[in-house]
Amino acid sequence: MSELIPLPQTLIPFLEPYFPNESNTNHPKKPFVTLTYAQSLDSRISAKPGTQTKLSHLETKTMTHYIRTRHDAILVGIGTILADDPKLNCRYPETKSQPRPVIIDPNAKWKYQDSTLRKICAEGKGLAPFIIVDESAGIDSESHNCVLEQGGKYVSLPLIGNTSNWAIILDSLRQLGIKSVMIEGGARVINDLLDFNKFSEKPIIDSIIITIAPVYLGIEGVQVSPSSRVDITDVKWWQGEQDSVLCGRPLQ
Ligand SMILES: NC(=O)C1=CN([C@@H]2O[C@H](COP(=O)(O)OP(=O)(O)OC[C@H]3O[C@@H](n4cnc5c(N)ncnc54)[C@H](OP(=O)(O)O)[C@@H]3O)[C@@H](O)[C@H]2O)C=CC1
Ligand SMILES: Nc1nc(O)c(N)c(N[C@@H]2O[C@H](COP(=O)(O)O)[C@@H](O)[C@H]2O)n1
Repeated sequence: MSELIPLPQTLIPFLEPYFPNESNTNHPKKPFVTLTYAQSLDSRISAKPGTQTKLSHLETKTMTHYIRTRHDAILVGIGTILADDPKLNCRYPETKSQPRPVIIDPNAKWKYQDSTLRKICAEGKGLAPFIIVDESAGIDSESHNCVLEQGGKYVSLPLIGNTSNWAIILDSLRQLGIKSVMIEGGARVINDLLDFNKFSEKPIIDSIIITIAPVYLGIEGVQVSPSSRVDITDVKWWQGEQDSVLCGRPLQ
C-alpha cells in the first residue's frame, strides 16, 4: 500500500512553471537544477546534526515524490546519507521511470553495501547511485563492487579545495545524460549552492521549491543560511492543510 496520498488538484498546475521541460533542458554544460527541501519557520532542516526530522505533512511529502517523477536525478550530500540513510526513489503511484540518486561524497565515506538504498535497488524499486568522489579518495572495494554490480558508478572529480566544483559536478552530470536534477540537501549543499549561484557567471539554480512547516526547531537545528543575501524572484505561494510551499527563482 502506498504511504502517499492523492495530490491536491491545485498543486500540479502551481508547480508546473517551475519544472524542467523540453525547452529549458538544452544547456550543454549543466542539467536544469531545482533546489527543493523542507524547512522550519527558523530555517532549520533538521532538529540536530546527524539526525533526520520529519517536517513535511503527508500532502507535501507526496508533492516531493511528485517532484521526483519530474527529474532525471536526485542529489544529496554525504551528510544527508549518513544522517538519513534515505531511499531516494520515487514512490508516487504509477511512476514510469526512477530518478538517478547522485551523492556528493568527496572522501568516499559511504559504505554502500550496508545502505537502505542498496536494498531498494536490489528489490527493483530504484536505481543505483552515481557517487561523486574527489580524485584523491580511496574507494572501499566492497562498496565499489556493489555499486557497479547494480549499475551505478563512482565519478572521480577535482572536488576538494576547488571553489568551482559545482560547475564541474553539474557539467559531469550533464555529460552522463542527466538533463534535470533536484537537489534536496542537506544544509552544506544548499548553502554552498546558493553562494555559488550568486557568484557564478550565469545562474545555475533554475527553480526553488521550499516547503515551510509551522514549527520552530531551535538553535541546535541544522540551518539553511547562505553567506550573504539572496533575493528570490517569480515568487508564488501555495497553502496546504498544514505546510506552505514557496516556488521561485534565485536572483544573482
Ligand atoms: N528537511 C529537508 O528537506 C532535508 C533535510 N536534510 C538534513 O540535512 C542534514 C545533513 O546536512 P549536512 O550535514 O549539511 O550534510 P550535506 O548532506 O549537505 O553533506 C555535506 C557533505 O557533503 C560533501 N559536500 C557537499 N557539497 C560539496 C561540494 N560542493 N564539494 C565537496 N564536498 C561537498 C562534504 O563531505 P565531506 O564532509 O566528506 O567533505 C560535506 O561535508 C541531515 O540532518 C538531514 O536530515 C537533508 C536533506 C533535506
Ligand atoms: N521534503 C522533505 N520533507 C522532510 O520532512 C524531510 N525530512 C525531507 N528529507 C529529504 O528526503 C530524504 C528522504 O527520502 P526517502 O523518503 O528516504 O526517499 C532525505 O534524505 C532528505 O533528502 N524532505
